[in-house]
Amino acid sequence: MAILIPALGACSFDSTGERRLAERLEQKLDADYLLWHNVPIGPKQTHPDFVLLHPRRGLLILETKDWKLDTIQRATKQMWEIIPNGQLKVVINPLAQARHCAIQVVNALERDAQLVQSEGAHQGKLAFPWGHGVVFTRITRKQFEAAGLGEAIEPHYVICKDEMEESADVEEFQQRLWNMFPHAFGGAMSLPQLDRARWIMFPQVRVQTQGALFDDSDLDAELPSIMRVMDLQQEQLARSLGDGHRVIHGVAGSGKTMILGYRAEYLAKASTASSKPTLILCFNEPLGVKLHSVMDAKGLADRVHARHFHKWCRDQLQAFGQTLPSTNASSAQYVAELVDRVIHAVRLKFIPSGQYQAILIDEGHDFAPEWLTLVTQMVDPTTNSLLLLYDDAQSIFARARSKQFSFKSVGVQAQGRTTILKINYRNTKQILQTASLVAADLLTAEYQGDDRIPLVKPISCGRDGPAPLIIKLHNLRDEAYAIADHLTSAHKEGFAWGDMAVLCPNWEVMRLFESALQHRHMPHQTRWRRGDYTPEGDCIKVMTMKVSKGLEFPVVALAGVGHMPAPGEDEKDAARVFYVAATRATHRLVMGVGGPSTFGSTLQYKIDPA
Ligand SMILES: Nc1ncnc2c1ncn2[C@@H]1O[C@H](COP(=O)(O)OP(=O)(O)OP(=O)(O)O)[C@@H](O)[C@H]1O
Repeated sequence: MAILIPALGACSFDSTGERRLAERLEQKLDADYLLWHNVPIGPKQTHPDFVLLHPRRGLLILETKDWKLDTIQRATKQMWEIIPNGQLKVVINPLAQARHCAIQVVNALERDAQLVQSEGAHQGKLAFPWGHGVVFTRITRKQFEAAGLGEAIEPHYVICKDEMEESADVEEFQQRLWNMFPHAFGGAMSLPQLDRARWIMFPQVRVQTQGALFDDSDLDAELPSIMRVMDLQQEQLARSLGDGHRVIHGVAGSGKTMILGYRAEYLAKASTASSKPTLILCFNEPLGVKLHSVMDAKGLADRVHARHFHKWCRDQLQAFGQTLPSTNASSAQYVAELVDRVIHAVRLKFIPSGQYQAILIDEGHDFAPEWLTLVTQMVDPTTNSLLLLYDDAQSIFARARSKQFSFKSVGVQAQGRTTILKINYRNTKQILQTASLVAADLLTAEYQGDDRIPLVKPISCGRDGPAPLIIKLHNLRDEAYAIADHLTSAHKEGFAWGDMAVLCPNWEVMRLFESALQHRHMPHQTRWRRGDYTPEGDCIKVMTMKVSKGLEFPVVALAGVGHMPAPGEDEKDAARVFYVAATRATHRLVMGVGGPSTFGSTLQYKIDPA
């Protein structure tokens, strides 16, 4: 069965014939066929009905027409006169329409030296075959021939109604598609070539190389040497997210936030002046700031509101004239009170429910059950569009619930609408292995059903990098200076200060590292409290391990690992925090492991036994 993108249930078809064709293509083609329905493609972002890509067969663009024979009044090689609903219309020959789109795509692909023939008579031409064709979903071959339509379209470029029946022979059906290719040549496309072709054809699935969480899809930019795209599961998921509830369980660095960004942008672009806004919620304040700044940079901040949960609660109370909790309360009391007040005000309808066309929740694992119950009420019931991203291994703020918890109990209809992403793309193989050394016990359970919380073991995408560096000195102060020196070397090698983060288990360690960076005159920003973190600044970000959740940096230093877990701290909880922090590093990880605790000695023993 071919991979259809979006998934069949998420496609919107113009006619029943188009749906039938999608079903046939999906059923009758093998699993190595990629098939897109009605997605924007190429430099002009045209929407052909179907695009097929096969590693040996090549690229095929298909137009479908659901005209009956008597709809067509006159057909020439250039123009067709049709009467679709009583009104005469002149349209371009459908084969020319498909060809036009195919040529635009081929021209774009031929800009890439890795996709063209490097020598011979066809040097510079596409290295794999391409073709185009038309499917008449309501005209039989007999009718086509009897009406002389072959004068306007060469018959082998056409599939007719009777040739795409469910009973059609698989071989014959495939042969008809292959007949649409004028030439068959070349070897199989390699996987990197397939990815490059997808990168060029579909800017929406590009993965940003560094920095921002989401891609900016500049259509005219120079072609980069490395082209990273969503994998097929991510792309199919991202393009298939429709209305209703959806849960994605994904390991650290599996692209959950990237898919959320794709969805938010899609919704914002599809919205009209009268549409309700989309809301992105997360738990962690720095991630909220980062998500907001990405939406702002894309000019979408008025249509997509990105907030951390407690800020959103505060905004709601203020927007609807409710009183805020007293600032004399402790910070824990204050935030608990904030949430209670919003829940109460929604119950009494002082704050309206259904305010958003869609709600996308990052870090759902850190949302308390009553928060999820609250949030599900804030989605417009006509769309009921809720996306919940979840990774139980990173659940560091709301542990108490996991045993009894089910999505149903908080109003999230996840059954049959759950996807699992297992591949970690963020970290090098070496970094992921290191993170998993300490967190191994957290990552062993397997998926247990639709409505239960699975623990998913990450699979590395296989990217190689240097082994994490272990620094073990007599005291934390010396480790702080050694780590500062290491960051200075990384800077000399070309990493920007803004590419680096120092993540600490607590404020005491943070203070020590801050003073080491101050002494060394290294630009840095320490995140003590809300509002201190600004993603854009070109300086080393110093913060606790907990608040780094959801962020990523090319170079990460983990400070004070030799003091984790702290005396009296639950080892599993500390392991989760370590796992979250270690998986923030995209390229380099350095850890200070001196100290009496088990994590430091485990890491030292396993990574550097000498
Ligand atoms: N298919 C892919 N190919 C290459 N890189 C990818 C791919 N998918 C995601 N990435 C990259 O992996 C990194 C992690 O993605 P993202 O932040 O969306 O993951 P996440 O699941 O939200 O992680 P976490 O839960 O750990 O915060 C990002 O840098 C993203 O660009």
